[in-house]
Formats: sequence, C-alpha cells, structure tokens
Amino acid sequence: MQTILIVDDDSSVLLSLGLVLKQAGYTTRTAKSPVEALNWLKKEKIDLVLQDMNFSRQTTGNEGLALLHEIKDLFPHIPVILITSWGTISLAVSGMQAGAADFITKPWTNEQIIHSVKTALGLAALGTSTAVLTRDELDKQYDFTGVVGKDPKLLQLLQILGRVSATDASVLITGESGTGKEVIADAIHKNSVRKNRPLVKVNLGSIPSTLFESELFGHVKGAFTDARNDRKGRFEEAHTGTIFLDEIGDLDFSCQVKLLRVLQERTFEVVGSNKSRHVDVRVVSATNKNLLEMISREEFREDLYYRLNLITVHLPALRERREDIPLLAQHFLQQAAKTYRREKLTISEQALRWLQAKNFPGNIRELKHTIERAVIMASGQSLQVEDFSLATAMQPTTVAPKDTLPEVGSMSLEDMEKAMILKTITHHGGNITKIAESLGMSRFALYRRLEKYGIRV
Ligand SMILES: Nc1ncnc2c1ncn2[C@@H]1O[C@H](COP(=O)(O)OP(=O)(O)OP(=O)(O)O)[C@@H](O)[C@H]1O
Repeated sequence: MQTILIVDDDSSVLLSLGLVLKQAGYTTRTAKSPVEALNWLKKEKIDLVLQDMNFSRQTTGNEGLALLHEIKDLFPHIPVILITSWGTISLAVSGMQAGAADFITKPWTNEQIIHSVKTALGLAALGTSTAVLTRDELDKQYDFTGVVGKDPKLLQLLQILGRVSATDASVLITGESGTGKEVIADAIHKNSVRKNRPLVKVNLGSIPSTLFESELFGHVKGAFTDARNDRKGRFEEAHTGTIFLDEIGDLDFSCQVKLLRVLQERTFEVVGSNKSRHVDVRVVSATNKNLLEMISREEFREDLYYRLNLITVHLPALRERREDIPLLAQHFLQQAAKTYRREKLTISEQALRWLQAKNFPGNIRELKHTIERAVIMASGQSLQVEDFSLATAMQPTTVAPKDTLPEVGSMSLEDMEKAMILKTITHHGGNITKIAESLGMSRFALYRRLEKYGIRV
C-alpha cells in the first residue's frame, strides 16, 4: 500500500484529507509542521507528500516553499503536491518551478485530490529509465500507427509518450507548424486507458473570444439572441475521454482564466445556466508558439502553463530529422498513389536524396503536399527529381502581373478568392499564421473562409 504524508497545521484539514485518501486505498501520515514532516520522511518510506502552502499563520507561503525546497533536496524522487488558495496562485507557480508535481487550489474536491495523487504516483512509478528502445520494440509495446519515423530524437519522444499516455497527466506538445503535433495527440489518446472514449479536438485559434464559453462549455436555449437550442460544449463532449486544445498559444488573455478554472476545478457552467457540471477529461494541448516567452511578455498566464504541462514534449523540425525524410516520403507516396489511383508509382533513389537535402519550412505537412503534387503531375512510373522540381517550380512565388488576370466573366470573385487561398496554402506549406499574413487577414477570418470553401489544411 502506498503511503501519503499530509502536511497542514489545521487538524480538521488533516482529518478530512486523511479520510478521503484512506477511502481511496492509501495509508496516510500527518504532520502539522515542517519539522514533523521531515521527521516522517526520514524514518518511513513515503510515496507522496500533499502539502498545504499556506500552512503557517503568516500565510506568506515562505515556510511552505522552504519545506518544499528541503524535501526536493533530500528526497528528489518523492512527488509533492501543493495545496494553495486561489488568491495565492503565484505561490503555486513558484512551487512548480521548485519541482512540485502538481498543485490544487482551495476549495478542493475529493475527485481533484484523488486524480492528482493518482497521476503524480503514476508518473513517479515510471522512473527515469534511460535505455533507448528501437522502433520495433516500441511498436510491440504501444500503438504508434500513423507516426512514421525512427530518428533517435523521435524514438526518445515516443518512449516518453508511451509511458506517460497511460497516466492522466496533462501533456503540452510544442514544435513548429507541420511537425506532427496533432498526430502525437492522437497517439497519446490511443495509448491511454481512455482510448475507447471520445477524443475531442478544439482549435482555439479559430474561436473568437466572444464565443469561447459557449463553444467550450455549451449554452442553453435562450442564453443569448442566437441560442435557439441547447448546445453541448466541447468539454461535455469530451467527458470521460481526452480534450485536445490545439493552438493554445493563440488563446486570448481573458479566455485563459476561464480555461484555467475548468482545468483547475474540473467543473464548468453552461452559458445561461447557473448549475455547475463536473467533467472528467485528460488534457492534451499544442502550440507552435514559445509560451515561456509569452509568459515573460505577460501574454500567457504562468499558472495556466503549469496546469497544461505536467509533461512537455517538443517535436523536432523536419530539418533536425532528415534521416526520416525517405521513410515519410514513401509513406505519403503510398497514400497519394492510392488516392489518385496510381498504385504502381514508385520513387527513385535520387529523388529521395534530393528531398532529403531540401528545406521544408512547413515541415512534414509541406513534404506531404510536395509528394502529392508530384504524384498528380508525374507521367512516368517512377517519380524523378524533375517531377519534384517541376512541381516546386509550379508553386507560385511572385504576384501575378495585372494583365495575367483571367478573362472577365470566366471567374467569380469567390472563385478567385478560393484560388488565391489555395495558392497561398501551397506556397507556405500549410502554415496558418503565414497564410493569414500573406492574405492580409486575421487567422480567424482565414479559418472562416477555409470552412466556407471546404478547404482542409
Ligand atoms: N510522424 C508522422 N508520420 C506520418 N505523418 C505525419 C507525421 N507527422 C506529421 N504527419 C502529417 O503531416 C501533416 C501535419 O501534421 P500535424 O497536423 O499533426 O502538424 P501540427 O504540428 O499539428 O501542425 P500545426 O502546428 O500547423 O497545427 C498531417 O497531414 C500529418 O498526418
């Protein structure tokens, strides 16, 4: 049985937390001061510490922080979960920086405590094994179908993911556009105990802040002028499963606090109703932005950052894993050949080497589009360097001069708009930020048009 040490100066808190944890099958020890806590840690095998940060009457939290530092120095492998007041969230942030496993804000619920304890113990049990597994070994243990590659950086990442997926820990996936963040989010869900439950994907970059709550938490009929029916929010749809929050770095500052609340308390209110609903979700998020830089510019909340990234995985850019280009190219060739009914099509060795040396600022997505274009345009049975250079040369790089506009009456303004959007997507290899910039519109406006024309990027 695992033993949890609870540290708080309030006897009633010690009692209630002790009861909750005992009911959940843990042995508990209690300490009312840092000295008592350290004594327990020295004389018994403690698996986890649950520590109230505001346990001293001064409530500055300094004493709590000092105890945390001491525990991390003496027993670095024991996970520590902090309990803080909502008003002293900055304490929780300092605690996370000092190595705490997680933080819970008051008033806590029993589910929150158990969820956090289970996750932290699960992560601690994974240990720090360093033996690097081969792709075959990984495939025997986990389901990574759809994730092509065997570059050592990718294998290391998959190894961590395989182990972390089984826990309920929140995972933040970072990496440039087109490096496969969504593919990795799928893999996390597929390898988790929630795999038969829903995986709900939310692109936060495409939701205007005015619709944020209604989209994520749902609304009841009549909540606002356009609310003609009740509508389920994305969190409710994801209940018992996983929610994938894509483009988290694009979330408006005012919406960040609303998201923090639901992630913290695991409850939300449907717009127009005042009843709280409990939600059980695993959170995976992704961004191509540097959140730490955004935090220093005060554009992203640090407490939200720590809530999202119990584990961070960074996906390498394609230029950092060129060895995988031939494998990926073969994979996309098979896919495109099937789609365009050119099953017999192969790719030459020189063409593979040419692709391997080429730069793909749009990463794997751009490589995929490049192969697709070559498959459409190639006339022979084997794709050659010329097929790729031709496909690349056909990519628009300059603005068309005025007199090359199509004949009057041959195209509507909407056709032109759609064509220009497609041209820009090809040019930027699917990088939404750059496409929006080049077209002189906001990302939101771009997403609306993509939806309107049924274009998938
Ligand atoms: N390892 C991989 N194996 C096979 N296909 C991949 C891999 N990584 C990415 N892809 C493909 O590349 C394309 C882009 O991947 P994905 O959408 O996951 O990237 P992303 O990092 O989420 O991009 P963005 O930041 O622009 O949202 C998709 O078509 C995906 O299927």
